[in-house]
Amino acid sequence: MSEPGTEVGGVPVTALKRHAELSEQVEDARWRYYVLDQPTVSDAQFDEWFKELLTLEQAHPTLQTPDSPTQKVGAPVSGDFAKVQHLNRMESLDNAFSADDMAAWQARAERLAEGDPGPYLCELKIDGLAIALVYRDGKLERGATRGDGRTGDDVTPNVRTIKGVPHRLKGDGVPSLVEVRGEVYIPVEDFKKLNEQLVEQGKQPFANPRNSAAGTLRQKDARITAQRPLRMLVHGIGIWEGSAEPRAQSDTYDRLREFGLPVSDLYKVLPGLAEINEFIEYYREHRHDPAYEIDGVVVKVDDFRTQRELGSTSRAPRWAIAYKYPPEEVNTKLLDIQVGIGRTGRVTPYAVMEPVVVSGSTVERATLHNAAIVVKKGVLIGDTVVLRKAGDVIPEIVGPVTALRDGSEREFVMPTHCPECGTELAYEREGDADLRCPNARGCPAQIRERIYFAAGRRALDIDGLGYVAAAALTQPLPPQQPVVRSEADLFDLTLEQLIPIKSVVRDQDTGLPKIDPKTGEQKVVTFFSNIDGEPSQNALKLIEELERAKQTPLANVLVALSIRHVGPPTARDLANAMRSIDAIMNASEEELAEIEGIGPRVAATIREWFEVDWHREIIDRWKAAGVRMEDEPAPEKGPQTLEGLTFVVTGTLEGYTRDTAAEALTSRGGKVSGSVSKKTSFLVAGENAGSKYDKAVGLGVPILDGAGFAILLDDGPEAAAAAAVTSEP
Ligand SMILES: NC(=O)c1ccc[n+]([C@@H]2O[C@H](COP(=O)([O-])OP(=O)(O)OC[C@H]3O[C@@H](n4cnc5c(N)ncnc54)[C@H](O)[C@@H]3O)[C@@H](O)[C@H]2O)c1
Ligand SMILES: [Zn+2]
Repeated sequence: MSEPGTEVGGVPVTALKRHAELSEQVEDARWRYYVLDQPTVSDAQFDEWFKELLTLEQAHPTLQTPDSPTQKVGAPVSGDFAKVQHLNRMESLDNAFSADDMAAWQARAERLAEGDPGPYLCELKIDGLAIALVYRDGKLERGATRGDGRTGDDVTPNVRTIKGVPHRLKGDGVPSLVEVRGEVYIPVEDFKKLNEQLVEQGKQPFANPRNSAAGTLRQKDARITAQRPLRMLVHGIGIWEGSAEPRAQSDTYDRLREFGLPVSDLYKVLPGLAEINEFIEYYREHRHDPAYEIDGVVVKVDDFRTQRELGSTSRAPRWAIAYKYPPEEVNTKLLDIQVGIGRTGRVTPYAVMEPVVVSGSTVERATLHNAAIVVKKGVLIGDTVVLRKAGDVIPEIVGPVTALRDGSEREFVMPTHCPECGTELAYEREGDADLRCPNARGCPAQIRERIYFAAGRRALDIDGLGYVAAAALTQPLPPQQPVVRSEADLFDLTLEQLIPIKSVVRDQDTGLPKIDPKTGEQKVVTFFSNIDGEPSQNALKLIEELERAKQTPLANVLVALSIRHVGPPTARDLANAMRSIDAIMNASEEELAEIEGIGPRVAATIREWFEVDWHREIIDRWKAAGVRMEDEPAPEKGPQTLEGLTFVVTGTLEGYTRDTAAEALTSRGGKVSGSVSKKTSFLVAGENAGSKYDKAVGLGVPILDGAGFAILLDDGPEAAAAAAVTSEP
């Protein structure tokens, strides 16, 4: 029992209060979303409020009055456009968020229909806005938004500008009156371009594609609408008169497509729950395949008679359900924009945000790439921004929520000097998008990144040298001096040097110091010693691993040097051909360019790298410290008896597979090709040789059987030629 005075009509006052508060928030959000086209909260937030309202009303059914937001669709129209009475009420959709929700929906439909209501039409839930088009005698008469479901905005002049919406229906059986419903949207790529254009023109960008479509469709000047990339896809009908009516949802789509209306190809008619769930899971994985944004899947009972039997609640049909995927967009505050310096000196601005959870992980940083992109996105420091994280894709700021600006926001200014070393920033080449810090040798941030990279798995593979250690070695807290001022110092490190180091922890993606959310301060660590000032496991491990790393193969050492264009594959080619760092240092540019996989451009950058004094110092110091900078000599090659000859192998050769036969040829200097041509020196043909044999005969290419192949390998091409079959064409 509750205390007296804590209940009104059997409902606890706290529940009443919460219900009133949520109702107001939902109504306000709807008004901003549907009428102003400027939502200030994310869909995720809205859905949460709405779900809480539904839960409250389930617990206390008296709260569910006709004017509760749960009983209404959309928002009343604004008065900016002429009003339109819909020929038939436009509804919303109930939501499902799990397989259980889907099963419950299906079970209820089955109970109400007194039997299996399937099959079901499954399609994508396009994140746009609903439209109703009326065609009378095949002519487009008007287009209207959903509004509150009964009355919508008349946006006919705008609808006429949408690409793909026919002004006149074609084909047989066009009804005398039909109301076609669908979704208006802007494809994702077009949305991005549109936002860039708006910012360029000094106008405010849209927060997301749905918003841009809504704002564009409800433009008062249809000439502006006409210039924007609106599209439409059909998803239902409101009324159909004067010709044979379709009998099912899928039937309707076939007919509307014939009339020339835009119908999606991405729907399926499926027999039951198992297949529906498969469809839902498929598009969870392929959510971004379509050109437009989707926020879920809509499942509809296909048969119209069953749809009518099931009917509707006050706001949504019982014969359909929207399965919603987890939100990929949330709103958060852009606290600052800071720049990070990368391994090659590249300057990257990063958004520093209030931490928020999106797509299952907490995000507080997002790259803004370069100064031009910051401008293009139109975000100001202090803005509430839309942050998007799609699955494993890196988080991205979509745009600002301009409706929430209060004038305190400020523009980001790209620094002119490196925040880490003070050197003036510059473009390497004219027309580059990225500014760089040119101080490759002395910039502590660049050294930190190179050291961290050099310790990576594909380079020196030093387990004890992760990001925290790299920062500690290169950027200790002042007044401590770095123990690693260049890669050259790396292998001379001693335990005594490591122990006293204090440093801040940095974020690996951005290189910026991490902030402790509790204190608001940078996090300081002594990574290489414990409380008693003795070397920590980290320190012991690092020294041990450095010793081991002295035996690293040459290719990995080359990767560790951060020579531009010399990644692991190129380093392997270089090491295979040259075998030692000295050979590479002494090779001319021409000699390097001749190595397979290198080429002139890479040869030039390698040469340039070795011309630099402090680069050569790295080599000298590493050598002196005992780093083995050469590989074993290549295995002795046998005599190259087949040099300059090209072979094709076909059919089955006794004692060989196709691969070992090819290996036998290449190890003697021969080349193996897949097809016979006039340039083929010999065709090696085993049992069951096919068309290649015929082709060789046609071209007069000498053919060796198993015995001839043995002669070739043992005695060389001249002896084999004598044993070959050659048929003149
Ligand atoms: N951010 C905000 O402030 C805010 C405010 C209000 C609403 N919203 C968003 O809108 C949703 C509620 O809006 P709603 O009432 O329009 O419901 P809804 O978007 O959940 O579902 C109904 C709508 O889906 C659309 N739709 C897309 N593809 C469809 C298809 N294949 N078949 C049928 N319909 C399809 C139709 O336009 C239909 O009207 C919320 O869940 C939220 O995501 C956000
Ligand atoms: Zn710098």
